[in-house]
Amino acid sequence: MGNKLLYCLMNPKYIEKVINSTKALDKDCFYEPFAQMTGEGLVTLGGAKWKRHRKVITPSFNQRVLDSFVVLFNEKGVDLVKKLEKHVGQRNVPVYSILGKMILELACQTSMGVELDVESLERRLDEVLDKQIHLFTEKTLILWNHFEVIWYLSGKKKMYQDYINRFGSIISEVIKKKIKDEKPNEQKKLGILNNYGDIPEKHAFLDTLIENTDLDENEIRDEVNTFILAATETTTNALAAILTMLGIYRDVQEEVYKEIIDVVGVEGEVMPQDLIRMELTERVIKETLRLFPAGPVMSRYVSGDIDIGDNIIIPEGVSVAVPLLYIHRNGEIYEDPLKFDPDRFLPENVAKRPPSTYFGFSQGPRSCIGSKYAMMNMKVILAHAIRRLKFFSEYKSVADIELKMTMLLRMKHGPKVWVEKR
Ligand code: HEM
Repeated sequence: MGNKLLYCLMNPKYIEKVINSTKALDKDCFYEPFAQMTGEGLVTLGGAKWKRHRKVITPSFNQRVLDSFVVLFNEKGVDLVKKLEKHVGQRNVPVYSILGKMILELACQTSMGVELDVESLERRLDEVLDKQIHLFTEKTLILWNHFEVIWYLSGKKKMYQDYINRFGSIISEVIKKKIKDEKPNEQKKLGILNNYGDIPEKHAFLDTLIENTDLDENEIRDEVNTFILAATETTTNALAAILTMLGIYRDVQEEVYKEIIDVVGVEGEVMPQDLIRMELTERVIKETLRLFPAGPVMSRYVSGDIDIGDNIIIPEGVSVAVPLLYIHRNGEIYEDPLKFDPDRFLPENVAKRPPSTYFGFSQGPRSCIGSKYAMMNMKVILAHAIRRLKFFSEYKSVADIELKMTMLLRMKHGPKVWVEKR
């Protein structure tokens, strides 16, 4: 790709060897534009630094911390229903924009513990992120943009840097507000959970990082940038795709509705202990991420020869790409691959497939650190949405949906969803 030698692995047997190898722990040059946006954060770091960060950040995602966020997830669920109700009777509800705003707000609350002036902040962040991601895609996918001189002369290098600086200053502004308002070491309590029994009070990742790690201020800032960027687009796109799938496959939607009523009830908040029982909802999420993974491809830098079997050696110094979308939609792995069928994720069916055939949250040591957070968040939001509203989509099947592939994956013409009250 570009002027770089890249091995694209299609066979799960080979992917398995690479994805779990200690010689493929580093991200390759295709992540550089993302690194420019986030600084030195978990998604793009490599080597010893990545290991250290992963080790110190992992406890920030422990179950108690995640359970403490359920109150916020519930608030967002209630809020989403109110916003969607305003669009009852209207075609093409702006689902990406409604969800994007909500997830960005949530990411800022859980990562930094600050309430935002979301209207103005979101507008500014949204514009900056959109332009940044567009330029990132041009830089990564277009051959000549890999030559720095061309990238520079086109004026896009400067433009890209400007957007990165604007993003950085918006985040710094939020962190400053946080330091001014919260003083984490003195005032750890960011919210009160009245009706959640013994669930701890919310504790933003930023606080946990400041108190419990030896990361310095710049490292913490870069990790906060990373959380916000890694959480926002992925969760927004996943939720939009789930609502679209449920809008097409109405029979599955009714089954999910029954599960929600059974587990959570017609009224009241979703409790952390409910989430484990939302088994069909979890399969719906996994099946949607099979058809619409976070990104079409992920890749690694190979830091030493890797023997992948069958007398094939991947040599040191090249990149390896794993085409997630191709694997997930491969008819030899998933029968009738474009059929939306959550039963594919029943344990007995998962056991029949080779391990490296599903990458919803990736696999191996560099899998998604936010997977549990994302799963809990999406289940709570869906419980509120499906309990109050019925979703419909103009699409008739998965095959109808054109994809827009950048570093991430979206539906080219949006979800085409409309809603009715139950
Ligand atoms: C539906 C939502 C999400 C999906 C589908 C998703 C998917 C993924 C995937 C596929 C990767 C591997 C990327 C690669 O290797 O190129 C990844 C990595 C990562 N994700 Fe997520 N993600 C989601 C939500 C989140 C959230 C909510 C957070 C943070 C709160 C997060 C933080 C990260 C981080 C930090 C990494 C890099 C981990 C490392 O390399 O050590 N993600 N995610």
